[in-house]
Amino acid sequence: MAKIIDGKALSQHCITQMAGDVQALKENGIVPGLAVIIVGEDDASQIYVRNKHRKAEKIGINSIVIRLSTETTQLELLERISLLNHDPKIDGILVQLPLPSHINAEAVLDSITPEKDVDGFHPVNVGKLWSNRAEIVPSTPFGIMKMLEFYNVDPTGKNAVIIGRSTIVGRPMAAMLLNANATVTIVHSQTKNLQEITQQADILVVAIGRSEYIKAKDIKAGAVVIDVGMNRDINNKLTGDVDYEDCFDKASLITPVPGGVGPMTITMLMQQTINIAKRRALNDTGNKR
Ligand SMILES: NC(=O)C1=CN([C@@H]2O[C@H](COP(=O)(O)OP(=O)(O)OC[C@H]3O[C@@H](n4cnc5c(N)ncnc54)[C@H](OP(=O)(O)O)[C@@H]3O)[C@@H](O)[C@H]2O)C=CC1
Ligand SMILES: Nc1nc(=O)c2c([nH]1)NC[C@@H]1CN(c3ccc(C(=O)N[C@@H](CCC(=O)O)C(=O)O)cc3)C=[N+]21
Ligand SMILES: [Mg+2]
Repeated sequence: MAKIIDGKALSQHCITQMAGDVQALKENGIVPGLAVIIVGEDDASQIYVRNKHRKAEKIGINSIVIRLSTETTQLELLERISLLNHDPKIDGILVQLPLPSHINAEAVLDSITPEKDVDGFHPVNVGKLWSNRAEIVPSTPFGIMKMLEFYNVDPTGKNAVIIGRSTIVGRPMAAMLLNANATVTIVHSQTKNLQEITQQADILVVAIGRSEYIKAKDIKAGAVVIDVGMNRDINNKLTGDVDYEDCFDKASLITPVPGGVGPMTITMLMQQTINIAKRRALNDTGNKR
């Protein structure tokens, strides 16, 4: 149906284009390289990392996965990152979150050189995004912007409301929608009268982490509803933060879970790896491959 924002299909479309881009780069002797570091045995993280590796291979990106044990020290992790920072074959470095609690995630993320920070989590890249001069941005909100663009939703002048203020989704989403000329509101767990605000949203992005929390009564008729949530119910079924069935008739466009934001997240990670490789190829003087 025309109402559904099909992240899987759009992702496939982007992948076909990227594979062509990578082919062209390879003809110029450049192979985009992505390094993913995973510390520990977290099941969900293992699945994401496997999906990323598979998609990268499909596109022709040189993907390496570094698996480290839960006991890895922060110093050991910092040393691995330092090696990758200096490795001319690596364009993008991603440290899968969450990290074990004995490791300071901020210190680790800050140690990735901003030029290779494919997640866009480094303070330099966060600052550039908020200054509307972004180079590398977080993949999840970037994928959402691509979805809006592909489905002809122009944020200009629209009321965009984001539920959730995390550094990986809510905050960068707000910056991107602001840069795209929306009127932006972020709401969170301390917000009073949350429903009154969400009911005004022309574009509603939901990133809370609570299964099927947003119902039809919470949204405006005709709203574009983007569901970032990934929750497992008691039967291990994947659910979003939006009650899809309940909201379907009232929304003008809506993303499903699975098959919505998730596939685009991984796809945009690949897109940014390619973009970094292109940029580095242009600037390559000292840092020879
Ligand atoms: N599909 C994808 O690509 C991705 C999916 N996800 C999924 O998206 C969801 C959110 O992830 P993430 O941003 O990392 O989550 P966090 O847990 O970091 O942040 C959740 C945010 O939601 C707010 N919140 C929690 N409960 C409520 C409530 N009842 N009303 C209003 N706000 C509330 C919190 O408020 P406060 O700040 O006050 O605590 C917080 O800002 C998760 O389900 C996650 O699995 C995440 C990343 C990528
Ligand atoms: N450094 C870092 N960067 C991240 O971008 C990052 C991270 N850590 N930690 C965890 C979150 C979560 N995340 C997802 C990626 C893909 C799907 C995805 O592929 N979802 C599919 C299928 C999911 C399934 O079937 O299990 C879908 O929604 O259709 C979901 C979520 C990236 N994250
Ligand atoms: Mg999280």
